[in-house]
Amino acid sequence: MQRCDQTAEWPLLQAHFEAQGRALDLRVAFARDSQRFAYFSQQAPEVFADLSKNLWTRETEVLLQQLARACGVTGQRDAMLRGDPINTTEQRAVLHTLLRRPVGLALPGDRPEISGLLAEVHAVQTAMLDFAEQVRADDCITDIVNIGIGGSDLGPAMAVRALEAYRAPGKRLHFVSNVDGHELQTALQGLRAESTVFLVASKTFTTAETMANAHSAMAWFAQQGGQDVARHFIGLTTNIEAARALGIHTCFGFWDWVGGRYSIWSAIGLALAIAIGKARFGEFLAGAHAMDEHFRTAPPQANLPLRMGLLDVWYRNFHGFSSRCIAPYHAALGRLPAYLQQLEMESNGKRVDRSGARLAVNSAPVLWGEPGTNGQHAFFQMLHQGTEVLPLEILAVRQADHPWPGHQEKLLANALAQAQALMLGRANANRHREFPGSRPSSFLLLDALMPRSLGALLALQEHRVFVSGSLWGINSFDQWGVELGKLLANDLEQRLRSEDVQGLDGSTAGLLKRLRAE
Ligand SMILES: O=P(O)(O)OC[C@H]1O[C@H](O)[C@H](O)[C@@H](O)[C@@H]1O
Repeated sequence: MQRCDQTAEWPLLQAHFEAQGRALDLRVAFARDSQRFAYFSQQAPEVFADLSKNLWTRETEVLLQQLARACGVTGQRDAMLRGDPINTTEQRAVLHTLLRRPVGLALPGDRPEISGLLAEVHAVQTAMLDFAEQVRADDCITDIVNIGIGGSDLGPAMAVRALEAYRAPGKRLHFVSNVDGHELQTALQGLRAESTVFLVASKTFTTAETMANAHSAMAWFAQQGGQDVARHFIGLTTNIEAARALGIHTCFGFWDWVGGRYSIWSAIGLALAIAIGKARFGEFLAGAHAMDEHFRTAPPQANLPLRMGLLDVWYRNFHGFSSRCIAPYHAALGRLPAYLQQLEMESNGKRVDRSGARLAVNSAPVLWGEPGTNGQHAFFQMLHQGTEVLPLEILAVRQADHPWPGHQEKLLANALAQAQALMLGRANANRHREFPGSRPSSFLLLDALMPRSLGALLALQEHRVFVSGSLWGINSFDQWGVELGKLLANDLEQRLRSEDVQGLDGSTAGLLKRLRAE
């Protein structure tokens, strides 16, 4: 296991970048290699990917694959899949893939505890999915409010919206994440206690925002004359004791080896299970498992998560691209950029390696984006003509789920056109109207937006993040960077209630006084 920048392959890549990478022109690359599309595109489970409009050549990929071998990426992958404690700063295994493993399936090299854990996973999953079916069949329940933040919100909120076409009629799903009371207020408007179920989703059951919202929701429930807290409040957590202490007795558990941003596959997915039902949730898991198997078994040159992770490192460390723009060309994927933001930036937004040594190269880029075509009319200007080159990742869906004639062709034509315009550019004597071209994009295509394809797409994204994290030699599964702010907020909350600004820095003291002013 070697850090990418400490391998013998790294300087080879640097030399290759200087010789051919920096000045690579996509138009010339296509002209030189008639098989470029075939070489750089592939069908993985549920996801077709065209990586050919990226600033690399076959030789680049060969060198990157050598780099992956030198860093032991497949060995690191296998260590994760078999349950080694690869989250070394928290001494935990990283087993979100177990949550989508079919019952009884053993993989070569599994640690001895895996079969028992898999049985536990399926026991909880069955109970949770049966519960979801119960809620779906209960006509008295019309509204489900998921209270959670970060991984306990972004996954279910994104997926419920993505799979809106499959949502049970008569059930409305609401998501309350922010401690800002406006959000709770908006969600509760028009709801009735007797027809509402609250899912209190928190891995730790200590997250301040979620606890504050859960307490307020309980107070609202009591004010509205709600009777049966046990029936109306459900805990989704690894800390069942804390949920009980709050008076929540129906709980679905999960395990410390499921990171928050990887938890949509666990009990945290209950809102999605209620929305789409047991069978569809099973398809969602099956899609992810198919991608896991692809990642585990496909040869490196045809292993999509590996190829995408390698491209990510090539872009970040050689081309120096500091961000990636995500453009889903499907309105239902509107929350996907936010979901991917947490996945990549919380996983790989680190500046030290596993041993605590400072990284010598940059790690995670900024991820951001909006659905196409909206982004085109807002910030795509910069992608086409700005001073910085930013790779674009287009996610398109071939089939539409709506009856409106002509819209899908227009939408897909726009997705294609953007990638084409970025690559081809356009000469013009007037500099304002000139498009430089040779700007990179990837094109991921689903046949239809369904539970199975969404599952596969998300697992693909998880694994590509794993690959770049492995190359950088960082622990992609902790998130210590969120701790300090939490601690200081606790202190400042007390100070906001008092006059005490002693010991504070000048700016915080000044702002605090202003915030306290009547
Ligand atoms: O699920 P919880 O324990 O409430 O945590 C919710 C979120 O908050 C934390 O601060 C982490 O940054 C996230 O990774 C996590 O998903």
